[in-house]
Amino acid sequence: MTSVPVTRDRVDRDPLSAALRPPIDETDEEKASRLAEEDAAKRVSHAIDEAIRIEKQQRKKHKLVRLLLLGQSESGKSTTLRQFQRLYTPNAFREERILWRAVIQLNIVRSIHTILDTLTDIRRRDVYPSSPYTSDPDSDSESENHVQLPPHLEDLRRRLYPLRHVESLLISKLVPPNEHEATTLGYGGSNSVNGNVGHSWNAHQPARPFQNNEVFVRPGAAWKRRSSGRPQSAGTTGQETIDESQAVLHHCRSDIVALWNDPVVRQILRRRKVRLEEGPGFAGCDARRLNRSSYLNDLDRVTSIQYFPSDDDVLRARLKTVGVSEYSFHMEAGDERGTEWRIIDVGGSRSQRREFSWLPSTWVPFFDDVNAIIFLAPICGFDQVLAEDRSVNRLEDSVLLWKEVCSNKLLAKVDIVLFLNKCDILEAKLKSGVRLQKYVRSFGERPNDPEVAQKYFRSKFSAIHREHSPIPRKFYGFCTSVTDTTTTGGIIAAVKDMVLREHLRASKLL
Ligand SMILES: Nc1nc2c(ncn2[C@@H]2O[C@H](COP(=O)(O)OP(=O)(O)OP(=O)(O)O)[C@@H](O)[C@H]2O)c(=O)[nH]1
Ligand SMILES: [Mg+2]
Repeated sequence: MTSVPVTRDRVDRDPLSAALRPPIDETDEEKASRLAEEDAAKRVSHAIDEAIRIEKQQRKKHKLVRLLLLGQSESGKSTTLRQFQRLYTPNAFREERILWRAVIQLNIVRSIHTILDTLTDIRRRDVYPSSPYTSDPDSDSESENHVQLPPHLEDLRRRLYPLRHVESLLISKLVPPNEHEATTLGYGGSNSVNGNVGHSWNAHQPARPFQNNEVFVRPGAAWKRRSSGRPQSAGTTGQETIDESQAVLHHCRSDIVALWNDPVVRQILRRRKVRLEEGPGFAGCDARRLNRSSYLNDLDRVTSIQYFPSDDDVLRARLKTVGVSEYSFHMEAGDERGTEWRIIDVGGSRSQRREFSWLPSTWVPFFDDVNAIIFLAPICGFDQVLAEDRSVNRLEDSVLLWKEVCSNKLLAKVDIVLFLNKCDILEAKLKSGVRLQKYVRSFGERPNDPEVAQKYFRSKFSAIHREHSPIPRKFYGFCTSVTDTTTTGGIIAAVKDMVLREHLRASKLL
């Protein structure tokens, strides 16, 4: 290859050089001004180059973490999501607390209706109208057919009738008019509070008239806009959004308290195995000491005209999820500030699992790039049945799902974190005398102790993970009560660190 000398002639023929060459007759002043302009242009150009470099660096650094929440309905998926939001986007979480008031009101109203419907059901079965309503309140052998409601409960039932209106009001506030399923009110005979009161496990029990009429929300923020009652911010003090539902609840509060604390009502609920304390609003409640914090045991506060939900109230609220939704947020503070988290929350009921093809291969492409799965198994459900299918034991359903998730070949490389959840209810249940061994035979003669039970369940779930994972992977298992802010904070931080570490390792950045 020969080199061609660059002559003045060649340069002159280069149109670019010709255009950029300073004019031959340039004065000193013109030259100084041209050089100044060129300097300014260079500085701008450098600034642009630097901005591009920084943006590239940031894009390279930008962390996107995708987490999938799985587990049966009422296992605590949406509550776990709310814990992430509370911990890592506290400002946004605080802003939204007022929007949960309508959900909490509905949870309370439905709890009351569960009690009233149970009483109505007993009245219907009353074949001896002249008999005393209860001869021996503590006798479990007494037939319910001999029970007649005492006059004071009849009065309470009548006085609490306005709550039916509040229920319709709240449903129309939270649910769009075309959602027929959610707006069908199941009066008379339903013993569900949003379908999630503890239904006891008895395969031979005849099905009671039961309507699964739980209110649900579809993905998106539409229900929050409806709940706020106005398109803009709902305010932060609660004072500016006094509404009709809260006014009626406030008006009825002494009757609600009287109903909830009535010994005959408690006895009827116990006999009917209607366990409101396992439903919404009772998180962290010790079944033996029902006076600990819960909506129904804190009625003065939650029915006050200026009621503003606390963090705990929001975590205890129950609103069923329908569909699949991805919540995205950026960490607001700390070392991970700016990291984007996308958490996928799915509806866990059986119909949802069928409708959205939870696990078959059609489902996987949607979730295949998740960094980790948090699987929630509510281990307190050993003596309960699914709200949507009363022939299926809750624990058994959880174990089968766990096996299905662990053995899925397409998810073989995804880390799975197990939350053995609702340990607070497990503890209360065992301490109240329910014997685990009666429902889980393999528990054998071990002590009926919550810690022993947790350890036992952990080892069983771990063995399934080991045996059914297509390729060996580490087992991460936690015993949780995700409504408990104190203990869950540490667990979620550990999970977050683990997920980020694995994410970095996978990106070969470690
Ligand atoms: N006591 C107690 N209650 C819990 C716990 N975890 C969740 N809950 C409550 O259980 C109810 C159901 O929890 P969700 O988070 O809505 O359940 P989910 O898995 O999202 O249910 P779906 O949306 O139907 O799939 C809510 O009222 C929660 O407050 C827990 O560890 N202890
Ligand atoms: Mg949910």
